Amino acid sequence: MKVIGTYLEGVLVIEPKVHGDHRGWFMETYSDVKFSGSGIELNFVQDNHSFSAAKGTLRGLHYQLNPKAQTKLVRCTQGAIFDVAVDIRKNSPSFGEWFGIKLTEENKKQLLVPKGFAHAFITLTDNVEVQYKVDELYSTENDRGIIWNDPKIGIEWPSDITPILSEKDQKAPLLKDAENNFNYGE
Ligand SMILES: Cc1cn([C@H]2C[C@H](O)[C@@H](COP(=O)(O)OP(=O)(O)O[C@H]3O[C@@H](C)C(=O)[C@@H](O)[C@H]3O)O2)c(=O)[nH]c1=O
Repeated sequence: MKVIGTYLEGVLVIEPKVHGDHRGWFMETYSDVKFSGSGIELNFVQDNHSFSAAKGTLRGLHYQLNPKAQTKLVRCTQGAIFDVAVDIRKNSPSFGEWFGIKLTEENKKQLLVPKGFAHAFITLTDNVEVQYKVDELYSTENDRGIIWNDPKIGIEWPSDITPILSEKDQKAPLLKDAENNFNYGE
Protein backbone atom coordinates (compact mmCIF):
# COMPACT_ATOMS: atom_id res chain seq x y z
CA MET A 1 0.00 0.00 0.00
CA LYS A 2 1.23 3.46 -0.92
CA VAL A 3 0.22 6.57 1.02
CA ILE A 4 0.63 9.79 -0.93
CA GLY A 5 0.26 13.21 0.68
CA THR A 6 -1.47 16.10 -1.08
CA TYR A 7 -1.18 19.89 -0.81
CA LEU A 8 -3.99 19.78 1.78
CA GLU A 9 -2.69 18.65 5.16
CA GLY A 10 -4.32 15.36 6.15
CA VAL A 11 -5.85 14.61 2.75
CA LEU A 12 -4.17 11.40 1.54
CA VAL A 13 -4.31 9.26 -1.55
CA ILE A 14 -4.06 5.56 -0.77
CA GLU A 15 -2.97 3.09 -3.43
CA PRO A 16 -3.63 -0.48 -2.29
CA LYS A 17 -1.29 -3.27 -3.39
CA VAL A 18 -3.10 -5.32 -6.01
CA HIS A 19 -2.07 -9.01 -6.23
CA GLY A 20 -2.92 -10.23 -9.70
CA ASP A 21 -2.84 -13.85 -10.90
CA HIS A 22 -4.51 -16.03 -13.54
CA ARG A 23 -7.82 -15.87 -11.61
CA GLY A 24 -7.99 -12.11 -11.37
CA TRP A 25 -6.77 -10.05 -8.41
CA PHE A 26 -6.87 -9.59 -4.65
CA MET A 27 -6.30 -6.49 -2.54
CA GLU A 28 -6.67 -5.37 1.05
CA THR A 29 -8.92 -2.31 0.94
CA TYR A 30 -8.26 -1.46 4.59
CA SER A 31 -5.81 -2.82 7.14
CA ASP A 32 -5.75 -1.54 10.71
CA VAL A 33 -2.10 -2.52 11.11
CA LYS A 34 -0.92 -1.05 7.78
CA PHE A 35 -2.76 2.23 8.30
CA SER A 36 -1.37 2.50 11.86
CA GLY A 37 2.08 1.71 10.45
CA SER A 38 1.68 4.71 8.13
CA GLY A 39 0.69 6.93 11.06
CA ILE A 40 -3.05 6.87 10.30
CA GLU A 41 -4.95 5.99 13.47
CA LEU A 42 -8.64 5.52 12.80
CA ASN A 43 -11.54 3.66 14.29
CA PHE A 44 -14.11 3.08 11.58
CA VAL A 45 -17.66 2.52 12.80
CA GLN A 46 -19.81 2.58 9.64
CA ASP A 47 -19.47 1.44 6.03
CA ASN A 48 -21.45 3.28 3.33
CA HIS A 49 -22.30 2.23 -0.20
CA SER A 50 -24.09 4.35 -2.80
CA PHE A 51 -25.21 3.73 -6.35
CA SER A 52 -25.71 6.51 -8.90
CA ALA A 53 -27.47 5.53 -12.10
CA ALA A 54 -26.42 8.37 -14.37
CA LYS A 55 -23.16 10.02 -15.36
CA GLY A 56 -23.10 13.55 -13.90
CA THR A 57 -24.66 12.69 -10.54
CA LEU A 58 -23.10 15.06 -8.03
CA ARG A 59 -23.36 14.30 -4.30
CA GLY A 60 -22.08 17.01 -1.96
CA LEU A 61 -20.50 19.08 -0.68
CA HIS A 62 -21.26 17.34 2.62
CA TYR A 63 -19.81 17.37 6.14
CA GLN A 64 -20.88 16.72 9.71
CA LEU A 65 -20.26 19.22 12.49
CA ASN A 66 -18.42 18.27 15.66
CA PRO A 67 -18.89 16.27 17.82
CA LYS A 68 -20.00 14.08 14.90
CA ALA A 69 -17.34 15.06 12.33
CA GLN A 70 -16.32 12.14 10.13
CA THR A 71 -13.11 10.92 8.52
CA LYS A 72 -14.01 9.18 5.24
CA LEU A 73 -12.03 6.57 3.30
CA VAL A 74 -13.58 6.67 -0.15
CA ARG A 75 -13.27 4.35 -3.15
CA CYS A 76 -15.12 3.75 -6.37
CA THR A 77 -15.89 0.08 -6.98
CA GLN A 78 -17.88 0.43 -10.21
CA GLY A 79 -17.38 3.08 -12.88
CA ALA A 80 -15.52 6.30 -12.15
CA ILE A 81 -15.84 9.48 -10.07
CA PHE A 82 -14.08 12.79 -9.60
CA ASP A 83 -13.77 12.97 -5.81
CA VAL A 84 -13.24 16.26 -3.96
CA ALA A 85 -12.25 17.37 -0.45
CA VAL A 86 -12.55 21.02 0.68
CA ASP A 87 -10.74 22.32 3.75
CA ILE A 88 -13.29 23.92 6.10
CA ARG A 89 -11.07 24.12 9.19
CA LYS A 90 -11.41 27.79 10.08
CA ASN A 91 -7.84 28.24 11.34
CA SER A 92 -6.22 26.32 8.52
CA PRO A 93 -3.84 28.12 6.13
CA SER A 94 -5.61 26.28 3.30
CA PHE A 95 -9.16 27.13 4.45
CA GLY A 96 -11.53 27.03 1.43
CA GLU A 97 -9.03 25.21 -0.82
CA TRP A 98 -9.96 22.00 -2.60
CA PHE A 99 -8.28 18.83 -3.82
CA GLY A 100 -9.77 16.57 -6.49
CA ILE A 101 -8.82 13.16 -7.85
CA LYS A 102 -10.26 10.60 -10.22
CA LEU A 103 -11.15 7.38 -8.38
CA THR A 104 -12.07 4.53 -10.67
CA GLU A 105 -12.91 0.86 -10.65
CA GLU A 106 -9.64 0.33 -12.57
CA ASN A 107 -7.18 2.52 -10.64
CA LYS A 108 -8.51 1.31 -7.24
CA LYS A 109 -7.25 4.50 -5.58
CA GLN A 110 -8.81 5.68 -2.32
CA LEU A 111 -9.09 9.18 -0.89
CA LEU A 112 -8.81 9.80 2.83
CA VAL A 113 -10.93 12.84 3.70
CA PRO A 114 -10.23 13.95 7.28
CA LYS A 115 -12.57 15.60 9.78
CA GLY A 116 -12.87 19.30 9.03
CA PHE A 117 -13.25 18.76 5.29
CA ALA A 118 -16.37 18.86 3.13
CA HIS A 119 -16.64 16.02 0.62
CA ALA A 120 -18.32 15.61 -2.76
CA PHE A 121 -18.08 13.58 -5.93
CA ILE A 122 -19.43 13.62 -9.45
CA THR A 123 -19.90 10.44 -11.45
CA LEU A 124 -17.94 10.23 -14.70
CA THR A 125 -19.81 7.17 -15.99
CA ASP A 126 -23.27 5.62 -15.66
CA ASN A 127 -23.87 2.96 -12.99
CA VAL A 128 -21.39 4.10 -10.36
CA GLU A 129 -20.91 2.45 -7.00
CA VAL A 130 -18.99 4.27 -4.28
CA GLN A 131 -18.06 2.69 -0.97
CA TYR A 132 -16.56 4.45 2.01
CA LYS A 133 -15.76 3.87 5.62
CA VAL A 134 -16.46 6.54 8.25
CA ASP A 135 -15.19 6.89 11.81
CA GLU A 136 -18.32 8.54 13.23
CA LEU A 137 -21.96 7.54 12.86
CA TYR A 138 -24.38 9.40 10.59
CA SER A 139 -26.08 12.23 12.44
CA THR A 140 -28.96 14.08 10.77
CA GLU A 141 -28.66 16.90 13.34
CA ASN A 142 -25.03 17.52 12.39
CA ASP A 143 -25.27 16.80 8.67
CA ARG A 144 -24.57 19.94 6.60
CA GLY A 145 -23.86 21.03 3.05
CA ILE A 146 -22.15 23.71 0.98
CA ILE A 147 -23.23 24.47 -2.57
CA TRP A 148 -21.19 22.47 -5.10
CA ASN A 149 -20.38 25.42 -7.37
CA ASP A 150 -19.48 28.07 -4.78
CA PRO A 151 -17.28 30.45 -6.81
CA LYS A 152 -15.16 31.23 -3.74
CA ILE A 153 -14.08 27.58 -3.59
CA GLY A 154 -13.87 27.29 -7.38
CA ILE A 155 -13.82 23.53 -7.81
CA GLU A 156 -12.94 22.64 -11.40
CA TRP A 157 -15.68 20.11 -12.06
CA PRO A 158 -15.54 18.35 -15.46
CA SER A 159 -16.90 21.05 -17.78
CA ASP A 160 -18.73 18.74 -20.20
CA ILE A 161 -21.18 17.43 -17.56
CA THR A 162 -24.44 19.00 -16.33
CA PRO A 163 -24.76 17.89 -12.70
CA ILE A 164 -27.73 15.93 -11.37
CA LEU A 165 -28.29 16.97 -7.73
CA SER A 166 -30.58 16.02 -4.84
CA GLU A 167 -33.13 18.67 -3.78
CA LYS A 168 -31.16 19.13 -0.56
CA ASP A 169 -27.90 19.73 -2.43
CA GLN A 170 -29.52 22.25 -4.81
CA LYS A 171 -30.45 24.39 -1.80
CA ALA A 172 -27.13 24.19 0.05
CA PRO A 173 -25.60 27.49 1.23
CA LEU A 174 -22.45 29.25 0.12
CA LEU A 175 -19.28 28.71 2.17
CA LYS A 176 -19.52 32.27 3.54
CA ASP A 177 -23.04 31.63 4.86
CA ALA A 178 -22.11 28.30 6.44
CA GLU A 179 -18.71 29.10 7.91
CA ASN A 180 -19.95 30.66 11.19
CA ASN A 181 -21.07 27.19 12.23
CA PHE A 182 -17.78 25.42 11.51
CA ASN A 183 -16.36 24.05 14.76
CA TYR A 184 -13.16 22.25 13.82
CA GLY A 185 -9.83 22.76 15.49
CA GLU A 186 -10.85 25.59 17.81
C1 LIG B 1 -25.09 9.75 4.61
C2 LIG B 1 -26.25 8.89 5.16
C3 LIG B 1 -27.52 9.01 4.65
N1 LIG B 1 -28.52 8.25 5.15
C4 LIG B 1 -29.88 8.41 4.57
C5 LIG B 1 -30.45 9.80 4.63
C6 LIG B 1 -31.29 9.92 3.37
O1 LIG B 1 -32.60 9.41 3.63
C7 LIG B 1 -30.60 8.97 2.39
C8 LIG B 1 -29.74 9.70 1.34
O2 LIG B 1 -28.89 10.60 2.05
P1 LIG B 1 -28.07 11.72 1.28
O3 LIG B 1 -28.94 12.35 0.26
O4 LIG B 1 -27.44 12.60 2.31
O5 LIG B 1 -26.97 10.83 0.54
P2 LIG B 1 -25.67 11.32 -0.24
O6 LIG B 1 -26.00 12.55 -0.99
O7 LIG B 1 -25.11 10.18 -0.96
O8 LIG B 1 -24.73 11.73 0.97
C9 LIG B 1 -23.39 11.34 1.02
O9 LIG B 1 -22.66 12.17 0.11
C10 LIG B 1 -21.26 11.98 0.12
C11 LIG B 1 -20.64 13.02 -0.80
C12 LIG B 1 -20.66 11.97 1.47
O10 LIG B 1 -19.57 12.48 1.73
C13 LIG B 1 -21.42 11.20 2.50
O11 LIG B 1 -20.89 11.41 3.80
C14 LIG B 1 -22.88 11.51 2.45
O12 LIG B 1 -23.09 12.84 2.92
O13 LIG B 1 -29.80 8.08 3.18
C15 LIG B 1 -28.31 7.33 6.15
O14 LIG B 1 -29.25 6.63 6.60
N2 LIG B 1 -27.05 7.19 6.66
C16 LIG B 1 -26.00 7.94 6.20
O15 LIG B 1 -24.85 7.77 6.70
